[in-house]
Amino acid sequence: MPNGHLVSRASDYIIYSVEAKNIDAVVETFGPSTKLGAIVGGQTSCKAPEITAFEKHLPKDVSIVSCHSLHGPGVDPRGQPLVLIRHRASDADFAFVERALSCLNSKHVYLTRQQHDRITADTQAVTHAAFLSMGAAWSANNQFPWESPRYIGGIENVKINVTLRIYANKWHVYAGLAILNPDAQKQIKQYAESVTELFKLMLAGQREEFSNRIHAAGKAVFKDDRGKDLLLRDEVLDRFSLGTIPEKRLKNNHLSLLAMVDCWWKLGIVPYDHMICSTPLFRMWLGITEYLFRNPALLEECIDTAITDNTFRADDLEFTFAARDWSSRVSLGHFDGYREKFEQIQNYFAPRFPEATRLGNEMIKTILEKTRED
Ligand SMILES: O=C(O)C(=O)C[C@]1(C(=O)O)C=C[C@@H](O)C=C1
Repeated sequence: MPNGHLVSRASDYIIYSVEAKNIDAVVETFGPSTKLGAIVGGQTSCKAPEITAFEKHLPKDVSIVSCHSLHGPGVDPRGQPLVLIRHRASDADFAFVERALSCLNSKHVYLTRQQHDRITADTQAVTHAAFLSMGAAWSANNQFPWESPRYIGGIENVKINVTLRIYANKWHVYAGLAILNPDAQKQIKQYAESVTELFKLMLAGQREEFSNRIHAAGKAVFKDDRGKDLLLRDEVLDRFSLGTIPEKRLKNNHLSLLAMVDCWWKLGIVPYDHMICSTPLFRMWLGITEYLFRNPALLEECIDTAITDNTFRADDLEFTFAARDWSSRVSLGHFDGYREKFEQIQNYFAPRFPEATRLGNEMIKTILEKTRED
């Protein structure tokens, strides 16, 4: 078709696959040409701007049913959550959308747009903030983490593969859901605060306060009955390394993971409550934090390393700067500022994207198959 007007006039079901920041302008242009009685939806990760644009620009006789597949390209959609938002539709129109999307064989999850945005802020936005900060810190230190024995094997592989997976994508996927979702800003800010406060305690060598805070956070998030079976295991994760596994694993204080649990605790978020809407990245992120917090010896080693081992300070300093910088760029709401930082780091890591994406897809597939069996 030469343009969107002709598509809109001829179609019974239209899905706008448009960046969140442009959705209003695009629906304003083509929405009025929608066929009488058609069904319209969108696929963005943040529903507030999308539904607002539909309400504003679509004719009143048009049904609105939006959707959101909670995974990226390269993931098998079978069994993955697919959120359906019945905003304005008859039973027959909604049934039509469900039938059309049933070819994906995903698990349909029914939410309002508000529920959707709240949950995705908890699951996606803060997860991305952590991995984006890791990439920013490695690049600021002029480091390729797979070349350092410190970042190889086990949960370090997840950090690297997921970070590279995110930076290999388009910046607007992450910018849109962080900047346009008001709940997301609050959580990214808390994550940056948790990182900063923990880092200050580490610098001051305040072992008791640091340790008490980590244990209190861990207790709140990983209550006895939750996550009994570790989602992830070393043997599985070791297979997905971009570098050679060293004979003796080097200790890491895992500031990024400690801060995540601290952030969930401060915000009263129980990540397990959101499994129904979890993305592969969120499951891996929760998987590695759970791995750390459900292993008392490893957690103690991590606390000890945080207080006594100075060799990590440069990495942790850059990580703290990075978490704060991402948070302020999101709070300022400037897409250009977000894009500039994202693309600069993207260029730095770009030569390794093909291999990292292949490994990342394999890793996700293996882990998803494993968690499905369980
Ligand atoms: O790469 C993946 O598999 C993802 O999970 C991608 C991801 C995410 O990063 O959370 C990105 C955007 C979509 O809204 C859903 C999922």
